[in-house]
Amino acid sequence: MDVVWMLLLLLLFPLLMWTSSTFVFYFKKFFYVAWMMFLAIVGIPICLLKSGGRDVENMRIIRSMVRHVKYLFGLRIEVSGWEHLQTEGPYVIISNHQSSLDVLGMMEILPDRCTTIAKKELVYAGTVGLICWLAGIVFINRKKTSDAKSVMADAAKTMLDEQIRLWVFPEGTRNQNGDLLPFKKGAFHLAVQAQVPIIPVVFSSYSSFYLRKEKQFKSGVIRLRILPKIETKGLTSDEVSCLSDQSHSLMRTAFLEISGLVAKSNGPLKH
Ligand SMILES: CCCCCCCCCCCCCC(=O)SCCNC(=O)CCNC(=O)[C@H](O)C(C)(C)COP(=O)(O)OP(=O)(O)OC[C@H]1O[C@@H](n2cnc3c(N)ncnc32)[C@H](O)[C@@H]1OP(=O)(O)O
Ligand SMILES: CCCCCCCC/C=C\CCCCCCCC(=O)OC[C@@H](O)COP(=O)(O)O
Repeated sequence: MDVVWMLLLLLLFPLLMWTSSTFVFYFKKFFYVAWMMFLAIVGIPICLLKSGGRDVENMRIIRSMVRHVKYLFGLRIEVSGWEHLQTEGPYVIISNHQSSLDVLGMMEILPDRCTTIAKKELVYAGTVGLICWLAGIVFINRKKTSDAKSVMADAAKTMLDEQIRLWVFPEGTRNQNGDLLPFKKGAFHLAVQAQVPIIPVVFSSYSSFYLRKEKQFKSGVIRLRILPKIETKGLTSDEVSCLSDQSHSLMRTAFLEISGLVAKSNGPLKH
């Protein structure tokens, strides 16, 4: 009986993969999470052996382990503006955030000694949470602004003391609305407090291959554009809003351009 069920399942699987895009969506999502969990299981002991604990150098291990994942999902990543990452010392990278698939583009260009800021819930994501912690990811509680601010102020100091770069998603959450959300201020305070440059990175829209609401996940191309750095030397907290608006406008223009979209209006985005 078991054999009959097995055969039926084996026949049903390709049939569903062929006929149902919703099935493909859930299967690929499940496989993505499962594969990342598995990679983390392999990566954790390597991190522990190499650096003995929590260390930003472990990001190199994650980077090299994650780079093949794009091929499993038929994704091509086209990067432009590599020269803008040729900057010595610490800086803050800011990028738009559409999905957990952003990790693939992130690992494609992640510079050495660069870790990221993530919501604290990620630390509970099983083996992925543990490897994130080992790689020095800074966890913030988004529901408690004062806590998040003080963690980020500490991060500004650590960046300088330990020559670390930080990747922040200034939209503060995943967003697939075909545009950028208004930016939160943390990344800009961080850069101003540490007096380090900001390097904006823009991911093109995933809407041609990945649609969460419509349950679609096909093969496709991700265009990644690295923009010229924005200096913050001499800026104070009074200029943070202006810095945020300037970055938003540059990134929005690049986002629309590399996504083949046209701006609906040049005015400020509405919440
Ligand atoms: C093999 C396995 C692989 C594993 C994969 C590994 C890769 C994993 C990748 C993981 C990827 C995971 C990706 C993820 O998890 S993305 C989600 C987590 N990341 C973020 O949320 C980052 C962006 N968020 C912020 O920057 C927010 O600002 C925070 C959270 C800090 C506050 O939120 P809030 O909603 O409250 O925002 P607000 O910006 O309106 O600020 C309110 C006021 O506070 C002022 N203010 C703000 N900040 C500072 C500051 N630092 N010093 C002094 N003041 C500061 C600000 O000026 C404003 O005042 P005013 O101007 O109105 O007077
Ligand atoms: C004990 C088992 C728990 C299982 C949980 C599975 C966790 C996911 C595991 C693997 C996914 C691959 C690595 C992805 C890391 C990226 C995480 C991410 O993109 O977080 C979302 C966050 O930026 C914004 O969150 P919201 O949109 O505000 O919400």
